[in-house]
Amino acid sequence: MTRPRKQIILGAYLGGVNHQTVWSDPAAGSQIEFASFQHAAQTAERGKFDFFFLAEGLALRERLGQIFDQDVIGRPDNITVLTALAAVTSHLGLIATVNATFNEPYELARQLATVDHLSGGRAGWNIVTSSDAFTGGNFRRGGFLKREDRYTRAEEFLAVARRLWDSWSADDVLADTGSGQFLRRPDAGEFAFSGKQFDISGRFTVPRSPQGHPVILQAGVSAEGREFAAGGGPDAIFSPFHTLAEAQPFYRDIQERSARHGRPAGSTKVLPGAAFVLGDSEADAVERHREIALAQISGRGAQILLETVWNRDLSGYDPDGPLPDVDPDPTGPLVIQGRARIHQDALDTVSKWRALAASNGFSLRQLAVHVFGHTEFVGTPTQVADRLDAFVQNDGSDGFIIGSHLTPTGLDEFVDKVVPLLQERGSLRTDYDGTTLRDNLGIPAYTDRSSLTAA
Ligand SMILES: Cc1cc2nc3c(=O)[nH]c(=O)nc-3n(C[C@H](O)[C@H](O)[C@H](O)COP(=O)(O)O)c2cc1C
Repeated sequence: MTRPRKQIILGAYLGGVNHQTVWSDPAAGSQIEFASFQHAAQTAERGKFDFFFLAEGLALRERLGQIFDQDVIGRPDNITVLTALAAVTSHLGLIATVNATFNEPYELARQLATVDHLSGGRAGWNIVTSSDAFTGGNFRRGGFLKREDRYTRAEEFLAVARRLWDSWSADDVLADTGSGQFLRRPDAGEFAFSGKQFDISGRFTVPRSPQGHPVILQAGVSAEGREFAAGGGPDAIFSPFHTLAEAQPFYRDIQERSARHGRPAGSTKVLPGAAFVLGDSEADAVERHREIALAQISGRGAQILLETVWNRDLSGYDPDGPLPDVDPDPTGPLVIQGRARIHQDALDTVSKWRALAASNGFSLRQLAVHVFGHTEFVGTPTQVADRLDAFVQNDGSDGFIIGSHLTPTGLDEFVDKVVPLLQERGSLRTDYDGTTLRDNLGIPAYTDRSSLTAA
């Protein structure tokens, strides 16, 4: 029996100023003005994307104690931006990356429930767990979490948020003008939670929102991160694996873990970040990609990206020369502060990179472009549509979170040229299925109400 064609989930990602975007392009707009967010979100909605997605940086990155202008994350607050976007979109999901280490559940659960109300059921939360002391300094004196506790806190944070969202039932607001009764029960919103991280009780002030629980994503790919994603908490995992060779084993692993936790097949969606470059011919696209990649990652930018793993000052190494001949220094004081570390084992990562550079003849800068430049989908619109579709149909993922090097208009050509081809082959919707983000993603309402009775 042949398997039905998987429907591709699409999220749109709008980056700030970093090695994935080209702020110096004459066509580039602001990474902070509302008009940029509005343009990108409305373009995504025109392409029937499932959601709009914002990453989060809670500290300006530093190199040896100085902010470096090659990588400036300075951005407005996600929840506030998505709230404003709710007013200028009608079907698009709105997913905010928000850290579970530096926030408090009552505050965030209120904000997310509010976005869900204001958008008519389109809110989502991407949980991240960066826990470094450098970022923590912005939040509380000396306050940060030990790395090994980041998922313990995230799990408890999500459990508390779910309890808060469940403290109101959908029918609690009666508003019966005949009897004069507004609330159905006097204890609406009442909650109590006592755990290692949080010990709170009181009343939640936001009545149940259209989705009940916003859609939950998780970004983090360690064994603990995968367990957290598959173990029933999140609905999807945002993955960094954008080549099929890396993505398929990751996808299998998430599905196996999810099954071990008793979740129905396919209930933990896997969504890698992806970027594209289009051309009239393949050669044209390859040349355009080459130019964009060099604008995204300058020689200095390449040194800095590699410093995040080497943890050494690499400014003396020629970007167009071979990889640094020194070993990384994983235990020394940090050269780069404030960047999420997704390559935990520096020695192992560098030895893999050396092999990659040797077999491809990569210079330092070419290796940085290969490893940190996320553009795997380069070709004519037909080739890009073919490859995206094959990636999903061959279980590399359930879809993509698509970004472009150009803020905010980069997505336009994808929506104009690639989306119709994916729709033609039946892999992408031609209209929204429902009104909430859950409806469109096919994620059933969250129904575990055991938190109401648990101590
Ligand atoms: C694809 C991906 C995207 C991420 N995006 C962010 C982000 O926007 N903000 C942030 O603070 N951390 C981000 N992180 C960092 C993670 O939350 C986490 O701190 C890091 O991956 C370490 O967790 P792990 O050991 O489970 O991978 C991201 C991680 C991944 C893999």
